[in-house]
Amino acid sequence: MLAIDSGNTRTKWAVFADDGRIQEAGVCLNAELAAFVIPPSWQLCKHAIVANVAGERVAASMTALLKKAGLSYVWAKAEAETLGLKNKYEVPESLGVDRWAALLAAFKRYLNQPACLVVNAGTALTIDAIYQNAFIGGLIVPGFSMMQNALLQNTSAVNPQSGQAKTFPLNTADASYSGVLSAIVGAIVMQADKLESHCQDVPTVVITGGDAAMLMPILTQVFGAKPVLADNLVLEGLYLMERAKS
Ligand SMILES: Nc1ncnc2c1ncn2[C@@H]1O[C@H](COP(=O)(O)OP(=O)(O)O)[C@@H](O)[C@H]1O
Ligand SMILES: CC(C)(COP(=O)(O)O)[C@@H](O)C(=O)NCCC(=O)O
Ligand SMILES: [K+]
Repeated sequence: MLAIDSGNTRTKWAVFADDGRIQEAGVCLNAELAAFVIPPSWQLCKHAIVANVAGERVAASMTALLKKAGLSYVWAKAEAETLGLKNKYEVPESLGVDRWAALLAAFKRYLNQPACLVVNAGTALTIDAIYQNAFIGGLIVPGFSMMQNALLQNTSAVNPQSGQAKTFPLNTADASYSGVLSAIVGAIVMQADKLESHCQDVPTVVITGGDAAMLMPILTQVFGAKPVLADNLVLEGLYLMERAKS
């Protein structure tokens, strides 16, 4: 089965074997989808599940690619409950399906844990909480690049691109880079603390998305319990969603 996760920056895909293992995975910038060459492994699949949160243009590109590959496909949607996980969003279907898929994969991975915080560090960065078999709510924060670009585009003297993380930065680049990092890590740590006091237990923190690897070192420093880096969490969740139906 082919799972596709089209976020607002990049489209990630993975071919799953019948036992649920990923046989091949790839990523393509949405801006380069028109030039995407269909991998031979896609031809081994019969069916695809697609999560698109990037709007109509990307949906059209995906439709064209899947038709060219001769694959049947279904658009993944968040639901009120899937595989035993309840979705407490006021309008369950309005939850980003990439968020829902990552929550499902984390829920399955950490079924025996009391609480889990799922961080998806993408174009936007989401921080979602699982407690007592339910998604109980989450934050949407501007992603790392989005925050850096906001500084760049809205100030004349700030260029955070080449900065480094410093405790007390002493130059403009380090000051803005460290500022963006602290804003993001601060939101994650605060939400983990809130979840911990809400459930009187230390939550498992799992992080995925294009910026996850970059955030891991500082998150490992600030969290007692080492956070888990799970690169393909959304794709794993999409596989679970589709397999649950068959
Ligand atoms: N090769 C890359 N191209 C674009 N963004 C990248 C790349 N590598 C890491 N990133 C970072 O990952 C973020 C996008 O992560 P991703 O999970 O693909 O986002 P989305 O799911 O929203 O498309 C970007 O904001 C950027 O900071
Ligand atoms: C929050 C998101 C923009 C994150 O998308 P991404 O950064 O992965 O492109 C996406 O999950 C989305 O469009 N959600 C719909 C609104 C919501 O979840 O409330
Ligand atoms: K994403």
